[in-house]
Amino acid sequence: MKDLYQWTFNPIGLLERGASRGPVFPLHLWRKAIVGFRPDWNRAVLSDLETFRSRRSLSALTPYLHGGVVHLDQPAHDPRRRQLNPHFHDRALSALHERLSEVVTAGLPREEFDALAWAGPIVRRMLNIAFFDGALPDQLLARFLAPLEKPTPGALRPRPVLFRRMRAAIESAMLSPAPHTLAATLRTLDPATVDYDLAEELRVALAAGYDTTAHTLAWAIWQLGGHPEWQEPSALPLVINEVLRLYPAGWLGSRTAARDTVAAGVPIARGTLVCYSPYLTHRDPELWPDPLSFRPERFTARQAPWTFVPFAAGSRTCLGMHLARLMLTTALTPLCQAGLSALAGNPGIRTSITLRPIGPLWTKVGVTRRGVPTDTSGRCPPAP
Ligand code: HEM
Repeated sequence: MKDLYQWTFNPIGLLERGASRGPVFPLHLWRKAIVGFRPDWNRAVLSDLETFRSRRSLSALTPYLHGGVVHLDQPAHDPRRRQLNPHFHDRALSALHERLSEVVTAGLPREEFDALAWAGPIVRRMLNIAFFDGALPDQLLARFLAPLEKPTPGALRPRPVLFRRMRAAIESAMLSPAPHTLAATLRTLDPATVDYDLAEELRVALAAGYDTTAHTLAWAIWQLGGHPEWQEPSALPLVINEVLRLYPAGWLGSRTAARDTVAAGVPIARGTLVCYSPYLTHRDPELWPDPLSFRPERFTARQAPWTFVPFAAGSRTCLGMHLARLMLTTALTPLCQAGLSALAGNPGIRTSITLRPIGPLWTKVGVTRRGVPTDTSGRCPPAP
């Protein structure tokens, strides 16, 4: 338990100190835990779903992620993903682009704005459009998602009444979903093979996709504002990758070892909480030269396997990866076209379930000023 205090108040500092001792290190929390971050560790932990199980991992601590495909283990996980995957694929999502653009155009910020405060509502509306063509009551959705933005234990507390209302709203929106929405395409799944709760699956997906995407968007706006040379819509895939490298929303993933095993040469006892950390992997100087610098051009080269894992990897890779990239590109394109400059704010890192900027992130849209004196490095300032 000796690490529990620091885990509560400065988990990133705890991880960084552990990483300075070696590529795999123990954490003394309320249960036995071990963290690794090198590619061989990521491969071992993320590709063996039989041994490294989601049940009883950290995501079970929050009702937001406790359910749907997130909490399925083998043998049920893979068939569920096989059903869901085609609906979340690039091609299936392309029909959403126009509607998502309309949402962004209608909500474009003017002059000076706080990128962090802007990103949440715009992602919320895009998710509502992508899943239900906007049929979910926005206020209810905002109330449902708000705890995900709060420091821990915000999203860990059960909220049965709110969750019941959310479920009822999802069920009602699914009755006659607009064409091309995720709700519509998922309803076409063969009822003979879908023996699971689709409303629950959609609720978990909405939660999994919200703060992850909103915080990535906020950081991307900030970095673009400090690097006008990258404000070119065609360069967005590189920029988004670099933002996901520096600020992986899923900063720590976990599994529980279902048996005694060995990963990357390290013995692991059954029941241990086994963690991988995209944050540590992406900032490891042995894997990424000058890791704290914002250099999107690094993504013009092919990355070594298991070194870039913002969406995890293997058969548990983020279900919403393509949707997230679509929302990010759709939101960032008009901002790049208009021109951004980062003004003032606090881009330091705060952790909750996901990584988020401390904020605010004051940004100006419409005029690109070069050489603004603002900290857009990926450096993590000391915890406040
Ligand atoms: C930038 C945005 C996002 C990031 C960085 C991100 C990151 C991740 C990561 C790291 C995981 C693996 C967690 C683990 O098992 O250890 C994951 C899983 C998942 N994500 Fe995302 N995510 C993002 C957006 C989305 C969106 C938009 C959706 C909406 C559909 C979504 C839905 C899910 C689901 C359902 C899973 C569980 C998959 C499974 O266990 O098979 N995510 N995400």
